[in-house]
Amino acid sequence: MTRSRPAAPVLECRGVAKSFGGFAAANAIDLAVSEGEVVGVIGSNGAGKTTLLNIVSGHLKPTKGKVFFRGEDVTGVPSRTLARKGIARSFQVPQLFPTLSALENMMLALSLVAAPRKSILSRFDDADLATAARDALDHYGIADCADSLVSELPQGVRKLLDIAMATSAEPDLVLLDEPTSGVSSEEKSDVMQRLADRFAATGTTVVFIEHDMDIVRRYASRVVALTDGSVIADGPPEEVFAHATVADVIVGEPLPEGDA
Ligand SMILES: Nc1ncnc2c1ncn2[C@@H]1O[C@H](COP(=O)(O)OP(=O)(O)OP(=O)(O)O)[C@@H](O)[C@H]1O
Repeated sequence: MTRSRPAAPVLECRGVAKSFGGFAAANAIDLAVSEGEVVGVIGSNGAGKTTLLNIVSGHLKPTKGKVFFRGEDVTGVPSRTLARKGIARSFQVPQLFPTLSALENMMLALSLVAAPRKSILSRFDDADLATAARDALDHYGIADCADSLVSELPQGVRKLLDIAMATSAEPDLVLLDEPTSGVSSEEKSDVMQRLADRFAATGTTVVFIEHDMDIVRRYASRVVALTDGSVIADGPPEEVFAHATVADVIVGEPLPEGDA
């Protein structure tokens, strides 16, 4: 009888470390993320959350350790190559063209996936591309904003548009750096609910950094807590939030400016 081997985790970090000069921003991080998990990464300012995401997304090379994507060693592989392999990432500040409409932004993102070398000017005449872009906006519940200029959109819609664009290649693993930062408290839940619905529908594995602990409690299936570049707790939200240092140092601290 042949036995199938268990599937490799979607993401695995083994002993990942990153130093800037003599300063250790990430320290011997071990992390394995399975298919379909939604992992919230929490930690105080400067704990190493973005450094970890940058290493996984190929924006930074680790000083030590290895990163595996579906069992393949991708340590130090550049972000563009990782994007083609199925890892997408959004940044804290949306990467959008403010003088174009939401639809035009989405068309650009989709056309770069479909035909990276095609002229930019020819993209806007493509009816199929416009239809696909409208559908993509609809997946995140923002199709009614298609014709608005990005500069006129509320921050929550900008965040959703940015993530819709970052995920236009239908990645297996999505890394989100503070998907609700700068979003008003009224808009936050709506933004996260739309993201959660979309990623549940596609079965996408998600790792997101978040300072708002209510959002983490509601939307993460698992929480990883970092302090001084090291993982101090990793598990179901209720367990991690019960950890003494997490409760004192991370949950106890106020939200950064603009995130309240
Ligand atoms: N390129 C760099 N050069 C030098 N130090 C850096 C660099 N990038 C990050 N650091 C330092 O590494 C530490 C971790 O930074 P990182 O951005 O990963 O923290 P974070 O947990 O994401 O914080 P925040 O919640 O404020 O975004 C910080 O002390 C930061 O100043």
